[in-house]
Amino acid sequence: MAGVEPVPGVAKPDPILVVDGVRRSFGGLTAVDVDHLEVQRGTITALIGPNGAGKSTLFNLLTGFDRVDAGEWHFDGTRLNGLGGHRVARRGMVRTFQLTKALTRLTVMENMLLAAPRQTGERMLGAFARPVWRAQEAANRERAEHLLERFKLLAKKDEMAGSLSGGQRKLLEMARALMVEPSMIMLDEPMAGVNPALVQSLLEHITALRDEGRTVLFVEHDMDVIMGISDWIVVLAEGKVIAEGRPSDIRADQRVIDAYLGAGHDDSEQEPPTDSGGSHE
Ligand SMILES: Nc1ncnc2c1ncn2[C@@H]1O[C@H](COP(=O)(O)OP(=O)(O)OP(=O)(O)O)[C@@H](O)[C@H]1O
Repeated sequence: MAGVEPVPGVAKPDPILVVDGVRRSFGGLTAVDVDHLEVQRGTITALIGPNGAGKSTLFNLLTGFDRVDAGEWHFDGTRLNGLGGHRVARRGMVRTFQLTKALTRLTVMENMLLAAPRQTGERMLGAFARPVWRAQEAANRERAEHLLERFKLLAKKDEMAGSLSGGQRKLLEMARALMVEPSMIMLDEPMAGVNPALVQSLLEHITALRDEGRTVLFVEHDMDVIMGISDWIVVLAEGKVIAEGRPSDIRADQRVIDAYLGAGHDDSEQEPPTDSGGSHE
């Protein structure tokens, strides 16, 4: 990212995701209004902003879980408008979801297998297709075991996902997402509800995703986490990108300080609110 100017909408040398004019309103409220945004391939990019800034809505739009009112976006050169979540994931962009109630009643391994790519034999379960299908299932199971081992969940594979701790659930969410071998992974508040003892391990997993060549885009409130692992930070406020840059740029950006803390804020005071209760930038 050397030489990239820290200004909203700036072009990146090798963007994997390019967003243009993406807008979404709910009634009279404009939740997302992004003129132009590029995410550089192979980086950890944080998407931050105050509550209600539009971060989750933007995630939902880009990954096919909500519909834009206007605009378009390209992933690795392919226009993604109108594609549902499964199709977006098959193209290599996948997001994590908090484990829903239904998923907590399945075992850890069942969760992994449900996240596997659709089986090609699934729709034609004739005797002829069955061996192919079985081979795919075996391959999925093997991949799931490798991932569970990597995320230190293999010993839990037959336990209900609902019995996992907050941090282990976050690890399972990441492991599930990797079942489709994504080139880009989008993490929704990966540190929320995580015991401080597990935070370091989660950070290492996120860094490892980048180091193996994947692009990571994550929404997070914890400023220590954001400043510590991000290569680039994008700041949303009232649906718009109001700033982007390296952690050092963002820390010093008056618009960011204003967006988080409001007018009339005394500089000697607090930092942005977080979930962690720790000290912040
Ligand atoms: N389905 C919906 N129907 C109506 N309003 C919505 C809907 N989803 C989001 N909004 C509104 O859109 C705005 C953006 O919400 P969004 O959840 O995207 O913000 P956020 O930045 O993710 O916030 P937080 O950090 O609190 O999760 C908010 O004002 C929210 O109330």
